[in-house]
Amino acid sequence: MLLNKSILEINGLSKNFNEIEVLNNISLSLKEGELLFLLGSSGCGKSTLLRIIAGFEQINKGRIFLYDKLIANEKKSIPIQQRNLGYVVQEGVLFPHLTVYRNIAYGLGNGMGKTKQEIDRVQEVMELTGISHLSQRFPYELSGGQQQRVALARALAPKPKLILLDEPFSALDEHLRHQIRKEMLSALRESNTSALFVTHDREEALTYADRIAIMQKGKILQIDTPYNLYWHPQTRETAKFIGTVIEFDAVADQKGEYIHCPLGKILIHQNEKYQNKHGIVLFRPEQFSLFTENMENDFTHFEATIVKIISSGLKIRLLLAVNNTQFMLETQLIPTHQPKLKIGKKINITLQGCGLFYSTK
Ligand SMILES: Nc1ncnc2c1ncn2[C@@H]1O[C@H](COP(=O)(O)OP(=O)(O)OP(=O)(O)O)[C@@H](O)[C@H]1O
Repeated sequence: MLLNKSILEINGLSKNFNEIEVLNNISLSLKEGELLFLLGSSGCGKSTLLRIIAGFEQINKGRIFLYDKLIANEKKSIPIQQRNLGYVVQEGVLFPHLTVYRNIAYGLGNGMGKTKQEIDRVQEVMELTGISHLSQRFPYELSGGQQQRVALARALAPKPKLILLDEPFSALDEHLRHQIRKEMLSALRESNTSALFVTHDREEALTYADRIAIMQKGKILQIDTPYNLYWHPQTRETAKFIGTVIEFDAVADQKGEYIHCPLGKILIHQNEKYQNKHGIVLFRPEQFSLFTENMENDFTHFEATIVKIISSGLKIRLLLAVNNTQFMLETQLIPTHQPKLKIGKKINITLQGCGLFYSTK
């Protein structure tokens, strides 16, 4: 995949509705073939940002470039039909009186899909999205999942370089959602189409995105790869938003290299600004291994007492105590651990890797 040419460039975008600012100084860029996910809780402005890029809303400040061309600023906004991008929303919104074939052909030429080139293109996107057998059906004869595939095929047909997807799978049941999501994303990859994908499902974003923009209250907190957001979040807020954390009060040493916390002395990503600072250290659950016997030197080891055991399905949550501090750890239960789980029992725990330290004073 080539990730060099910029398809979409947004600089300093702000948007107000009735004097209330819903987007504040948004800047981002999207490269050719890239899948960028906008992840944020309800009402943070994700759909508004997509609607602005699609051309349904004007902006109050900033500039948007699509394929190197200025398409919107505070004074101008080029019409939707001149933007050459695809837009797929939660519920496909197909034309009810047209067949699947005609729905897909709608954005090509005069919309009838009669030229050889158009026939070939419609067939190509139907194959890509797995709906060739449905071409003569009407939307009311399709399931929700099939309608979403048609919506994607229709968006892809004119070969836009960018597709905007606003929670396109959220109306589907879970099994179908997984399957269609996988197929749709591979169709996008195969056609090297860039996509801006709105979701509030962090697992979805972490699993499928090339990069994720985390949005909160109209602002972008951080844009990065799933790996960097999870393991190197810039703020404590982002760390907690993107995944589960286990946190402790901590004090950094005089070099800003280690912290002291109830689990012991632990390495952090060294930073001079942390020298002797008080703060909070965060760990991810995956860094902990329970019931360890091999004490490898480069890991941190400690002993914790089981205070409470909460089972749910295949997972188990343990409330653990160490040095007068309690914390909750969720883990996958394997058969050899089962007999060792007793309240009051002491267990060996190993901690791998660095802590994420955020100074508070
Ligand atoms: N046309 C409008 N007029 C006034 N306020 C609006 C309008 N459209 C959206 N808003 C407000 O802008 C804010 C952002 O809405 P938006 O739909 O973009 O959020 P979202 O992150 O997509 O949420 P969700 O995940 O629930 O869809 C909300 O407070 C919403 O009420």
